[in-house]
Amino acid sequence: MKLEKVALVGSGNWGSAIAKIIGNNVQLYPEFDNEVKMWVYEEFINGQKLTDIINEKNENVKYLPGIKLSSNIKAVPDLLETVRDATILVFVIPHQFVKGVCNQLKGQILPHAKAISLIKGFDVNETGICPMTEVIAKTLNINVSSLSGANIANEIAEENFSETTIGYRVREEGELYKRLFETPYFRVGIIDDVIGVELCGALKNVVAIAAGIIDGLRLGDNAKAAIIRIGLLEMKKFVQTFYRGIKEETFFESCGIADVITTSYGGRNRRVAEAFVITRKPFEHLEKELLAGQKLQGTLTAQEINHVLRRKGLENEYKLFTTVYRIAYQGLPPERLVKEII
Ligand SMILES: NC(=O)c1ccc[n+]([C@@H]2O[C@H](COP(=O)([O-])OP(=O)(O)OC[C@H]3O[C@@H](n4cnc5c(N)ncnc54)[C@H](O)[C@@H]3O)[C@@H](O)[C@H]2O)c1
Ligand SMILES: O=P(O)(O)OC[C@H](O)CO
Repeated sequence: MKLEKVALVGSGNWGSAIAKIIGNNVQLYPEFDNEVKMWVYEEFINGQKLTDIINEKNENVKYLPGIKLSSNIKAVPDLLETVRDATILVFVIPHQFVKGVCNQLKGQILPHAKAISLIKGFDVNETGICPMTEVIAKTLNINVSSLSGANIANEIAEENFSETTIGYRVREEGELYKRLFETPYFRVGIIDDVIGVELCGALKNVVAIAAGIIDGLRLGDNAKAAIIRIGLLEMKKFVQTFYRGIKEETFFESCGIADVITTSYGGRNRRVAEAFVITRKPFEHLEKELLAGQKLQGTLTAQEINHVLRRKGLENEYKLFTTVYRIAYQGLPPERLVKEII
């Protein structure tokens, strides 16, 4: 039997948590090769290469400290070496880096490789939005599935119970990925809606910024619930406006309502937005100050959404998305959030 060989493109907070799961699961199923290469965007920690530290300690001390990875996870600083012999590419990098990474991978992967994107974000162009699965699929000419859910990486790394959703086009691939990712504490649902799953994951980051603003303003839980409800409606309308064939059920999977809730209470976007209201420091300063190298996705996504809405004359139909953009980029006082969306 030809074995499936997995490569991880990314090793941040979520990338490392998922490496822990994949490292264990490839050893449980005979269809997978036991060695998993993980691409690390190289950096130095106290003069030592992060890749060397990960390989020596089996721990990503910068992005997921205190969590052991199995020794079959091999940190590799060379992107092309990471993917050269892989049949499954797991993309898990902040969305702003995907185009650059894919351009480097062009012509450098196995022709029969396939991919799954765990990324929460999208790109935009003159005509509208470009989901990450489409950027990857078009650049590399391969089939791409998506995985997204109510998944705060640190909680999953601690093996606390959670669920996730895989969006597939080819059912066998959905089932293969379920075996690769599922554990007793990380339950995987699969649905044939690649774009719906991934766009929910991208858009919820903007709702999380609004939720953090509500927290910073100390407006309480009822206000937060209202933001979650309004945000979910805007997410649904946005996805269904820009894409045909998105399933209604997708919004009730982990990638939909559950992710909006978790992100509005426990995520990095929420935390940084709350700090923004309290300190009034710019988001990019707070990202550096509070996230220790991890990346904030919600403000950038608000900007990308606004680019599309403005071009289409739809800003007024998405009041929450538009107001988050104006607060983050145009100096609108956060106190105006509620007034602008009612
Ligand atoms: N952290 C979570 O809880 C979580 C959960 C679910 C989904 N996600 C999503 O997964 C994706 C990856 O998030 P993460 O938490 O693993 O990353 P992260 O926020 O920890 O990001 C930092 C990563 O980006 C890398 N990086 C920095 N500059 C780079 C460059 N120029 N090119 C390539 N890589 C560079 C860093 O080396 C590091 O690995 C994001 O889309 C995020 O929204 C995150
Ligand atoms: O920490 P955040 O805000 O990037 O959110 C993390 C996950 O996406 C929550 O599901």
